[in-house]
Amino acid sequence: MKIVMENITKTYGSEKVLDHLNLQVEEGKFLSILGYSGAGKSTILKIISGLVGQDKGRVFIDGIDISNYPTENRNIGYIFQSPLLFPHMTVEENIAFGLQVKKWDSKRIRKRTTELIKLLQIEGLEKRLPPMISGGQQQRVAIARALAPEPRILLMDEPFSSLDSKLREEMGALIKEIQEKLNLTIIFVTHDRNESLALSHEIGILLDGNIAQIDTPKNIYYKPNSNKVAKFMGLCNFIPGRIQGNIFYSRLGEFKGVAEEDGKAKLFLRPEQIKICEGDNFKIMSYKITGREIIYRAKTGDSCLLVEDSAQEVLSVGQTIGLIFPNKNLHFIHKRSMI
Ligand SMILES: Nc1ncnc2c1ncn2[C@@H]1O[C@H](COP(=O)(O)OP(=O)(O)OP(=O)(O)O)[C@@H](O)[C@H]1O
Repeated sequence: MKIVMENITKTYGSEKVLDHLNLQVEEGKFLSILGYSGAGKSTILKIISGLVGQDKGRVFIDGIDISNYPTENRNIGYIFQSPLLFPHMTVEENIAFGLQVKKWDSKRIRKRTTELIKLLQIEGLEKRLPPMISGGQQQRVAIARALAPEPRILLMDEPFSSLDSKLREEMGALIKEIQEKLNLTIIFVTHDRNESLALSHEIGILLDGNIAQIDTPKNIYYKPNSNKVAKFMGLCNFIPGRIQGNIFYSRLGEFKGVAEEDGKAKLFLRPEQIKICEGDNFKIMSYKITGREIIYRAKTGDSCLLVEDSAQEVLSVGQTIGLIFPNKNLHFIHKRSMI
């Protein structure tokens, strides 16, 4: 099912959290929403599900305006950061609960519960109470419970943030598999950039009450549309200069690339897009080992660049190097987006 948010504004007291926000997710797509803490990510999910009302704007599902529908009539699955299971009910009772409220007959409930237990790979835990299973297993039960009434939309609010990194990866892979199998439309709120890059068809960056950019993971990371999105997604270099007829002129030389327009711009490069070679144009000022990689700060004149390399061989501070810039897919941020 396709979700559209149109011109949504939401204010809590004097704080405007969402400001004429527009957002669209196509059927069967996995959209992650990234943003700083307090940016309004959960508020977006709550408005779609009807847990919170917007001040202005409309929400459409498959073209139908559901802005005034009560939550229970929207048939949207919602997964919270913590599983929020009923502690006195067994795993299977938790999964079946919503279906009993909806007055499904007991045979159909049993069939659906069995299907979900298999889908979420929690066979053997049916008769246990939530305190007797692990955090990861509890979150699987919560997902099964949310999927029980066969929603076509699943909203997930940092669902794996309390799990360790290995379990997070496993759960991410499982949810992706389920999403594809059931053709679910998912909106997934996370703080974890890597998780969103790995799982999503598209990522939306929520900044200053609106979606600053919505695009594929690759474009969000390598072709950000503003300085703010570029910095939000991780370490980056901006080389100031001017574009004239698809040539970028800067203090670091001339670069050929296709640009939208002439004028002042910055060449944008992630540290891993610059390669180190033999040479003496740049001097290593410092470095930081981040695991398998190392990030060097290399200087020439007044310009300093961050460059990533493998940490297997560490170059020393003070050493001179040359840098090779990619000659394809150069990305420019134009003056109007340098905020
Ligand atoms: N019921 C409420 N009453 C008043 N203010 C609220 C309410 N719910 C949220 N807020 C405020 O609205 C802003 C956005 O909250 P929201 O939970 O949507 O942000 P978020 O991006 O999900 O944050 P986080 O990543 O920290 O979970 C915050 O400043 C929060 O304090």
